[in-house]
Amino acid sequence: MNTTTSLSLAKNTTSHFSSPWVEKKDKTVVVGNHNLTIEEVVSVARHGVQVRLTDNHEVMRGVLASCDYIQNAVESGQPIYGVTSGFGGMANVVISRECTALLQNNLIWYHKTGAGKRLPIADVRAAMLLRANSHLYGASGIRLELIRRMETFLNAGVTPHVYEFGSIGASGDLVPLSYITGALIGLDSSYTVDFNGEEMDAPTVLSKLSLKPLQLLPKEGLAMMNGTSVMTGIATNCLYDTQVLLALTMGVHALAIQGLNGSNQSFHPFIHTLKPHPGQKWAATQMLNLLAGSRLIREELDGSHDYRGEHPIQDRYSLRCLPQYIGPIADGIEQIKRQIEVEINSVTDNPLIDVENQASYHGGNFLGQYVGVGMDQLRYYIGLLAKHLDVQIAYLVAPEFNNGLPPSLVGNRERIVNMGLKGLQIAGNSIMPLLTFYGNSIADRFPTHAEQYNQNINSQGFASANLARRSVEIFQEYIAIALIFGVQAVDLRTYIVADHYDARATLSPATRDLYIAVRNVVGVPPFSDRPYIWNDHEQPLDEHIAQIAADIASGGEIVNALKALCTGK
Ligand SMILES: N[C@@H](Cc1ccc(C(F)(F)F)cc1)C(=O)O
Repeated sequence: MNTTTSLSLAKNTTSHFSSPWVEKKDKTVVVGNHNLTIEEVVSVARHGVQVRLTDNHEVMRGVLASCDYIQNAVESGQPIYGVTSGFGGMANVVISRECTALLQNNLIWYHKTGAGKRLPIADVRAAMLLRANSHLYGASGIRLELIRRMETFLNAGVTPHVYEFGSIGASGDLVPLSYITGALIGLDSSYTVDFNGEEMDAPTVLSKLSLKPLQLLPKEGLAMMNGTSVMTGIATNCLYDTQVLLALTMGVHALAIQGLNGSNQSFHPFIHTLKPHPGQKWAATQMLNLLAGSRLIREELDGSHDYRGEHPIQDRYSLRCLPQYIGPIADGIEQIKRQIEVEINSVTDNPLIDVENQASYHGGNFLGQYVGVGMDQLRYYIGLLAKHLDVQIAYLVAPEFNNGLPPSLVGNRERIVNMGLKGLQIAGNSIMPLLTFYGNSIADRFPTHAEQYNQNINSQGFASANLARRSVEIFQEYIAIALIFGVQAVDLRTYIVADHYDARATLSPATRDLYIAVRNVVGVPPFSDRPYIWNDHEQPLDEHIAQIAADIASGGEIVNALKALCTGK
């Protein structure tokens, strides 16, 4: 797929951004055809969409054949890592045939070392889905019965408790996956789960599902635990959210540009075909679409420009260079998306079984470096987006620069004590540095001595993904603040242009929906005789921030306003 097309938010195009909006009533997601998408994972993880293992006979045959391979290897006493050998730095230990099953059970037990808070249910659900998908490649030597348990857990709403600390992302997520495995097989009542909101121990939940505790066979513990599925599950949810947040960021900028009476000239295609980075072109096209039909901007696509009194003849960089600034971020997020999609559809354990050639190979697909680096980059991009929004907010509140808006976007200037959005800007200023701080990398921190120098290079992918989740949550709060600025600014600009405060009459059609959605979510409909915020004491802004952030996090009205925009519906 051409990146420009895939990134385009332009109407009547197949948009990259038409996909981040998951249909909550999607039909069943089929696992095992090696083509899971980010949207499918999110729909299962967050919206309870049912899953079904593929009935493709080739796939089923592969799974069975890989189990046969392991059984034969054990019977003939072949030396295979983690099957007839000990683990990790102790892989020199020879395991007798009689101990091969015990080896697997024991593996689960000594990884019961998770710490900290429990992971969100959606992340663990994503992890189970990805683990099942990985096993259906038939290279892992794990029974269908065990893979089916993940399908059963997902469809019944059973989610093992998994903890936020424990994985260095080297052997993938050994510790987090051991909790999923312990619950699936009902190893002990100290493995606990969430069963549709109820806390329960694993053996009890198995009996409720009419399942018996399972004894692991050779390789099965390793096949379950040796992989990137938990970090990739978290990363998938984060990537999805960031795509939505990128689209929302563009929406906020479009409000800010209208509030500032900015020009649309800097988004002229002529400029961007002369520097045709896909992300840059996408951002410029997107901004043209978002601004088309607005009565609040300077319509200068014909190349006109005039001196405007004390104001510069062209806009400041945060407006004029928007495509050049956001372009690499959009391209970068798209690149991470592609990598996560590959990781989702990968076999991430070791050793891998080549059924066709009756061989097995020792390798390292469990190393989560794509996720570690990808999530480092995702957080970095979020920080850059936040920095740009912070600049735009500063531009909006400063009467020296804002082309005639009141200082701090005060509504009623006759009430002399009104100070407008000062407190809100300060709140935003307290959040933005956190986001750039979260943009620091963790993949480059290195306990090189890990696990007897065996896992002496590691990705920190799990930590990186957990940080990304936090970064996404914080950015949702920040965008909520930025949206309040955007809405107030366009109301005040409308008064200058049209002598009333109802921006529905002046905004571009594309941003009108976003504007209305925000007003609905905070419960303050547009009025012609006053802007969103008139007197300081008339609205609790903290509640508004919380309402907008919650709507964004749950993919509500505000996110849907952009969906309509992006799909041209
Ligand atoms: N990823 C490793 C598997 C592994 C590595 C280490 C350990 C333990 F228990 F020693 F920590 C378990 C499993 C490998 O396949 O090479």
